[in-house]
Amino acid sequence: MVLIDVKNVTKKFVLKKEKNVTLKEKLIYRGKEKSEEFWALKDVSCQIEAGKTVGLIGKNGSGKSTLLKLMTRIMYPTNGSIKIQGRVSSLLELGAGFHTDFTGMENIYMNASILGLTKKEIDQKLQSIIEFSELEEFINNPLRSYSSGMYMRLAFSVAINVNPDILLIDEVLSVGDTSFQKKCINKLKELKRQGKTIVIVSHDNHTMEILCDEVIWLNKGKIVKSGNSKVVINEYLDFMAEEDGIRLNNQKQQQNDESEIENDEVQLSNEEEKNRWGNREIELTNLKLYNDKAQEIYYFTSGEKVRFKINYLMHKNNEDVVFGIAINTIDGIKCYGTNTEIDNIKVEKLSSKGTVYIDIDSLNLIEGSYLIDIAVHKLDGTAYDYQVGKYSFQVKSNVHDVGICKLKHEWIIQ
Ligand SMILES: Nc1ncnc2c1ncn2[C@@H]1O[C@H](COP(=O)(O)OP(=O)(O)OP(=O)(O)O)[C@@H](O)[C@H]1O
Repeated sequence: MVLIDVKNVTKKFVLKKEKNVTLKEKLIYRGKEKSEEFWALKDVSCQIEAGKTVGLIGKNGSGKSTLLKLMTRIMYPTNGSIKIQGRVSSLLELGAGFHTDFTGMENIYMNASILGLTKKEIDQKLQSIIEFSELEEFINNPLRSYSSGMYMRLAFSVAINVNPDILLIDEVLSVGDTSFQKKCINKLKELKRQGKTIVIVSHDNHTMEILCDEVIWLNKGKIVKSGNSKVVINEYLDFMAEEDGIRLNNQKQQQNDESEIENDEVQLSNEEEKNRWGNREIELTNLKLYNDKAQEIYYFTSGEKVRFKINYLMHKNNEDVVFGIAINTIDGIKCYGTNTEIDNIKVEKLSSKGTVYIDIDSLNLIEGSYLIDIAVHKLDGTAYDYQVGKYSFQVKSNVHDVGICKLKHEWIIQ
């Protein structure tokens, strides 16, 4: 049975531009305030069946919250229709349906009655609402003294305890500590088992995959794809990784253009200076990444072949030379580092200008963004040129394993 039927829904917002400030403008534009139309949803149709948990995913501003708010009926579509069957409980952005001057207890009564409960019903549920929220000590304090995490505990606790047929939840699970987040996710799983219908907006793709039977991917107000959560989330992640990669490519191209203009004399900003040191007798002038088709690229599929190409200039002849490279996560965890000395490669008779290649057969990293350190130094470690985290690349993968690298493995279950 379909509980939520969204048919050809569009939602237009009118954005008021800056007011006419001068008397002349006021006279000229009288009655015609400057405004711009914005279509947050464009011809969206979907059906949500009873007992299903459905996730709305998409980039910031893609229309997820707008669609959820329309389902809650706190706003209405510009065109199209939304039919809902059953009692709805919603947990939208923090603050909706709560008043900061009232205590936690008073807010429970206020919010639960907005969600359709009588005073008697609330009295019966009061203890379980307070217990789940773990706010016993603070329940008689005004809400304005609550942290955003405490606020969320209370709101979540009310929303799940009003016995709804349909539960609509906007990105709120990320607020609060991890143990409470886990508790919320377990509660949602329990409600799911009880046959409740849940629509949830979140940027946490892992949680969405665990919780949702189906996922709807929105982009620029339109549905790109909907269906099996794993399939749709994978496609969405591919799309995001590609977009990030293209952005990195463009940034890199811009850096290349700028460094060509600056020629060999590099002027370093303070920030760059912190991440680069050495006497520059040998200077690393550039790093480029290539795939196995010799295309310059900064996003890879996990396991793909990659070539790092470092250009150097030798300003002063040196025989004592080690080239090195390291890959780090954006949190600064070293995934891998090596140098020519570790690999027993003797660097002999360098030209005044040349290239060093490092070929990695299989880039066994998990999905994410990575920063690269490159270095040239003496055997004793004295730096000619050491550059930390100036270059980056992106890895995408259909497998959402965790950690910092992929270990080849197989499972044997007996
Ligand atoms: N009340 C409003 N007035 C004007 N524009 C709005 C309003 N609400 C939303 N929008 C715009 O509509 C678009 C979609 O917003 P929405 O909040 O639905 O996106 P979202 O996918 O939930 O994004 P996020 O992941 O950042 O929460 C955005 O460009 C937003 O600025």
